[in-house]
Amino acid sequence: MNGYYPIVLQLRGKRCVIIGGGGIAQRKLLGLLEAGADDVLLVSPSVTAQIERLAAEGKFRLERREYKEEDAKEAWLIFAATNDKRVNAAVAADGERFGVLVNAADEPDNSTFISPSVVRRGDLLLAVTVSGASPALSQQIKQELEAQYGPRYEEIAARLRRLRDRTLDMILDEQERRAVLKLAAEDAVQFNRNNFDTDEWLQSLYHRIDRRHS
Ligand SMILES: C[C@@]1(CC(=O)O)c2cc3[nH]c(cc4nc(cc5[nH]c(cc(n2)[C@H]1CCC(=O)O)[C@@](C)(CC(=O)O)[C@@H]5CCC(=O)O)C(CC(=O)O)=C4CCC(=O)O)c(CCC(=O)O)c3CC(=O)O
Ligand SMILES: NC(=O)C1=CN([C@@H]2O[C@H](COP(=O)(O)OP(=O)(O)OC[C@H]3O[C@@H](n4cnc5c(N)ncnc54)[C@H](O)[C@@H]3O)[C@@H](O)[C@H]2O)C=CC1
Repeated sequence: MNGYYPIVLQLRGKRCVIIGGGGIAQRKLLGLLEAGADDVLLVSPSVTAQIERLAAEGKFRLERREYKEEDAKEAWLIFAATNDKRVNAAVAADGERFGVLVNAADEPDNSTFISPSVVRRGDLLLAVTVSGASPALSQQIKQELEAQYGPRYEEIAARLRRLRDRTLDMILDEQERRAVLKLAAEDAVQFNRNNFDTDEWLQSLYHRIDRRHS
C-alpha cells in the first residue's frame, strides 16, 4: 500500500510547467487552469488542438520545442507527460534535484505527487485518489460524487462563507460561534434558493442554539 498525504495547493504566482502536449498533458493543463494557476508554461514540439486554442487565448505560455533542464530549474511544480519514458525520467530526476514538486504521468515511483480526480462546486473541492492502484476507480467515484453533490453546492458553500464572515464580527464568544457554524452547515443543505437573508438566518440559528442550551 502507498501512503500519500493530501494537501491543497495555492498556485497563484507559482511557475507550473508541463512537459508534453498530448491528451494527458492537456488534462493536467486544464486542471491547473481550473485551479487558478496564472504562471503556466507548456513545452512540447506538437500539441493538441485544444491546447493550441487555449494558448492563443493567452491562458498560459506555450513553447514549441523539446524539454531542457532549465524548464525544471525554473519550475515550482512540474508535470512530465511526454510519450518518451527517458524524457519523463529526466524531467523527474531534474525536478527532484532542484527541489521541485514532480508528477511523472507514466511512473508514480518517480513522482513526489500524484493527481486526484476532482469535482469542483465553487469553493467546495472534492478530490479522490486510489494512490495509483486504479485511476479508473478514482474516475468512477468522482462521477458518483458529481451526482451526489450537484451544482447547488456552489451556492451552499458561498452562503456558508458569507454567514461565517458575518459571525466573525458578530459572535465574539468562540464556543457560541462554533455551535452556530456547525448548525449552519447542517442547515445549509436544507435551504431552498428563495427568501434567503444572512442576518435572518443568523438570528434563527441563534434562537435554536439558545433553545438547545436552556
Ligand atoms: C499514478 C497516477 C499519476 C498521475 O498521473 O498523477 C496515474 C498514473 C497512470 N494512469 C494510467 C492510466 C489511466 N489514467 C486514467 C485517468 C486518470 N489518471 C489520473 C491519475 C493518476 N494516473 C495518478 C493515480 C491516481 C489514482 O490512482 O487515483 C486521474 C485520476 C487524474 C488526472 O490525471 O488528472 C485521471 C482521471 C481523471 C478524471 O477524473 O476523469 C485512466 C482512465 C482514462 O484515461 O479514461 C487510465 C486508464 C485506466 C487505468 O489504468 O485505470 C497509467 C497507465 C498508462 C499507460 O498504460 O501507459 C498510469 C501509469 C502507471 O500507473 O504506472
Ligand atoms: N497519468 C495518467 O493518467 C496517464 C498517463 N499516461 C502516460 O502519459 C504519457 C503521455 O500520454 P499522451 O498524452 O496520451 O501521449 P501523446 O503521444 O498523445 O503525446 C505525447 C506528447 O509528448 C510530446 N513530447 C515528446 N517528446 C518530447 C520532449 N522531448 N519534450 C517535450 N515534449 C515532448 C509530444 O510532442 C506529444 O505532444 C503516455 O506515454 C503514458 O505513459 C497514459 C494514460 C493515462
